[in-house]
Formats: sequence, C-alpha cells, structure tokens
Amino acid sequence: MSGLPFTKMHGLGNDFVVVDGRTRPAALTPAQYRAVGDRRRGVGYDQFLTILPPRNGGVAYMAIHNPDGSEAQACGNGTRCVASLLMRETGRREIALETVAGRLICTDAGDGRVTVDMGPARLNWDEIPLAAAVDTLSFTVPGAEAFGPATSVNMGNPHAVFFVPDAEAVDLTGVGPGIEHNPLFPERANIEFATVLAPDRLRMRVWERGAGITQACGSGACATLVAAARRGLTERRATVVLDGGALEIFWREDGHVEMTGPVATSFAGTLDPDLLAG
Ligand SMILES: N[C@@H](CCC[C@H](N)C(=O)O)C(=O)O
Repeated sequence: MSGLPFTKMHGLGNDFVVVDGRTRPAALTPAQYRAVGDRRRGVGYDQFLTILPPRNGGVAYMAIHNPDGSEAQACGNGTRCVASLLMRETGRREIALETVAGRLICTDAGDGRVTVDMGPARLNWDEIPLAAAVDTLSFTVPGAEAFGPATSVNMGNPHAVFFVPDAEAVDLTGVGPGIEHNPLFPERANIEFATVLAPDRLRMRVWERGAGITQACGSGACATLVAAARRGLTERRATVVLDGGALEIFWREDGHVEMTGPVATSFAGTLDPDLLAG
C-alpha cells in the first residue's frame, strides 16, 4: 500500500485518525491499525475512522476501529467529526451517516457543534449483549461488587455504567481491563463510572473497550444518561461532563438518543508506507 492521507480530528479530546476510503483502498489489517495507533511509533488515536461509499442511502458509510485492532459498532464523538467533514464537502446542514449500528442523522448545531441522533438505546440483556438473562437496570458484575450494581445499555456498542459517589476517585487503569473482559460481556464492554451532580448534570469517566482511558466517549455519555434516567437519578435531558469537556444528551420519548457536542481538526498528514508495512 502507498502512503495513505489522513486527517487528525477530535471531539473533546477523544481523538481520531480519519481516512477517506471512497477513492482509494483504505482497509487495514488489525496489525496495521495497531501500528498506526502507537502514539510513539505511529500517529496515535482512540479510534480509526474510515469513510467508505454509502450502502443504504446515506452520504457515506463510516467504519470504526479501536487501537487494539478490533472493530466497533458506534463512536459518538467520531460520528460528529466525520459528519462535519461530510457537511463541509456536501454543503448540507443535515446528512445521514451509515455505520454498523445503522443510519445516523447528523445536524449542524452551529458554533462548531454537531447533533447526532445516535439511534435507539437498546436495553434487553441479549441486545447488550450479556452472557446471562439479567435485569440490565441493575445487576452485579462479579469482581466489581465494590462499585455497586451496574446498568447496561447498548448504543450500537455495549456499555456498563456504575454510579459511584465520586467518579474522580476510581482507579480506571486498575479496574477497567478486568470489567471490560468480564465473561458477563461476551463482546467485552465500554465501562463508565458516573456521579450524579444534579438532575440535569452528570460527571462521567470512561474505560473504552479496545482503547482504555479516553478523554471522552460520546456513546458512553449517551449510555450513562439513559442509565441514570432509567434509575430515576436524572431527567431525560442532561449535560454529561467528561474529562475533555461536556456533551448535551437527550433521551427522546421514542427511545432515540441525541448527542450534541463540538468537533475539531488538529492536522493532516500521510501514513508512511513503511508504517503500514509493519
Ligand atoms: N469513542 C467512542 C466509542 C468508540 C468505540 C468503543 N471503544 C467500542 O469499542 O465500542 C465514542 O465517542 O462513542
């Protein structure tokens, strides 16, 4: 493969390498995703986002990969970033961006912000998926009893949310990997620790599946708001404060979750063929 042009973007510090695979081959192997994801020897990213031709009436399809080489079904912050590129390209203020999880309607919210309809929150145990038929509203994760019961939500990708008195105090590096790989989550899970600050305000920190600690997780913010509202801890509309900044989340009565937040471009470059050769 020759050099591959990319744009480095982020949403609240959740950072992405974005490549356009519509005009040239851009599918990488898991080893290549890992090489580019190395923050010292590669570029470094939380997700690698590949823009591909549409498959179902949208403007484009977006493939999502984690720095461990695995594929993800959803990425809220990345969706806003790629949507902003495609809005600029098409001159439109609203587009449909396709992902594994479906067609996501993305709207220019002004001031450099984008709103994404992330689709319906899925709440059944087999939709998360979980390995056992438990009540996703409140269940014990073996080994994580100290954090109290978890609430699980699928936002296209699997999430488990723990409500704790002080999210700042959680040792994410220490406890994140064990919960992510707990056998209760057959496809692993993104793990959120959240503290309710007010009925319309949550503090949340995240251990992302396949990526580890990130500054922000859009789908995680959506899952956290849904979990909090299901438990009666917040209203259906709230600000979720992440390490990198705040997202506005709204769980609509029809079950869809809207997320609004900023996008930013850092730089453009070309992935060297030697890096891709491994
Ligand atoms: N950063 C993302 C979530 C990315 C995918 C996740 N690591 C997974 O494997 O499901 C977001 O903003 O939602």
